[in-house]
Amino acid sequence: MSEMEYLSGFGNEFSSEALPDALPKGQNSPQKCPYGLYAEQISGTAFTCPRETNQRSWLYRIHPSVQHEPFKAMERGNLSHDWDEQHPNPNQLRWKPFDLPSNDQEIDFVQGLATVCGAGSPRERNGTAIHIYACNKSMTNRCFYNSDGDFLIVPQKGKLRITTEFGKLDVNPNEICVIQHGIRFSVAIDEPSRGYILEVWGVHFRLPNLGPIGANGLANPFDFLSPKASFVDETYEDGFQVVNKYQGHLFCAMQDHSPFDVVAWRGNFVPYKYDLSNFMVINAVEFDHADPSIFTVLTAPSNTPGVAIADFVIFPPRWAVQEHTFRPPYYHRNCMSEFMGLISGQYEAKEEGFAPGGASLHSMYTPHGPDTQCFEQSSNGELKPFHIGGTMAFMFETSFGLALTKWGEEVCRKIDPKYYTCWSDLKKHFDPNWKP
Ligand SMILES: O=C(O)Cc1cc(O)ccc1O
Ligand SMILES: [Fe+2]
Repeated sequence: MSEMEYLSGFGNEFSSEALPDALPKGQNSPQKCPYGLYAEQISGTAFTCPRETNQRSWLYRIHPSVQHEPFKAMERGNLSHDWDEQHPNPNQLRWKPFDLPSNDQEIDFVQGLATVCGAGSPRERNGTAIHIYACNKSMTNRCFYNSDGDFLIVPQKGKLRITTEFGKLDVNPNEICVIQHGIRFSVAIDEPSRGYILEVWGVHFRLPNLGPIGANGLANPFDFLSPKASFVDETYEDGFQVVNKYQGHLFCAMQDHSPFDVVAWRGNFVPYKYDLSNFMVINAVEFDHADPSIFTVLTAPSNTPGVAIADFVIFPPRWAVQEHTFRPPYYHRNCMSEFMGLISGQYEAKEEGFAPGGASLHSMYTPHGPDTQCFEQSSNGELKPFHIGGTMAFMFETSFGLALTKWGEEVCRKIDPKYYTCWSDLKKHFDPNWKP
């Protein structure tokens, strides 16, 4: 898909018509809509939210969304928001790459959702969940929507061809997309596919403030791409399934038409994608290691200023140029929880053992930092300008204390019990007679 097929800009008021003049002129709810369409509003925030944060869109569609049979509970597979399944675990955790479905199974994006960890509650609209998806089948005559929160999807393997009510988004590895609560979408794939999902409850992702950086930098608003209206006008004799995640459980309702029957829409509540290679990297250019907040792509703020429900942070290709500096991440204990994944390449603090498609979790105040090999090499290596290339790691950083699910801690069988040994050989270098 060429870029021309998207609308560009973060948080814009967009208008998009798949047929000419399909949007009503000068009002949202005319007595009769153009082309005999139904008008339907989807709100992303409470009606009463201030203008700065208020989000809603108007959809002009062939059938209103309400036209479906009742929802029935369905199996939720490895999806869970039960944070008391396991005993709390403060250890440093690392997962080997999560499995793709085996060839004898057919698993689509929804069936392939598995929750690793999370905290809080969609009922109270406060919290977050981290999921893995792994699928080998496209969703056919089936869509999904999440009543609980927004999905930030990070493909690691395989392109996602996503059809939404607003139009189509192709999302490749090294791109991400956000599909907000309520929005119906369907995922088609070309190969067995895998990735990570950060779900947030009660808030939408925003661009971080830039402070002294100035008016430009980090993720530029113009690089966020939203779909253009396109619609399906079809009847399904065997029915079309609408799958809903509601309070952590799945439900299914049948209807006889496509949910992707929106001929035109306008508003500022709309899914988007972003290519991580467009990130304008800021870093320390003289000495010391800057905190990773300089790499924040999107933030989902809590009600406490400066504290996020969850941040999406990347570790993109960049030059390391600092002098008289230990350049990799410092050893640290963070009041936030850090879940990391690797899209491609290697992560500078852990060249061994942290593989693309795998993950790590360092919970609040759990000590971590560079492995022994990284420490020795970076404490002694020549400090020439060095390009950290061919890599894309990321972090979901949250102010919540995360609970592991049974799937994340046991069923997936990917936890590396030897992870802690990457620090076991750190030598004592202390010399009481050291002179400056
Ligand atoms: O732990 C990690 O690898 C992530 C991280 C990177 C960094 O550069 C500084 C702090 C931090 O938590
Ligand atoms: Fe860290």
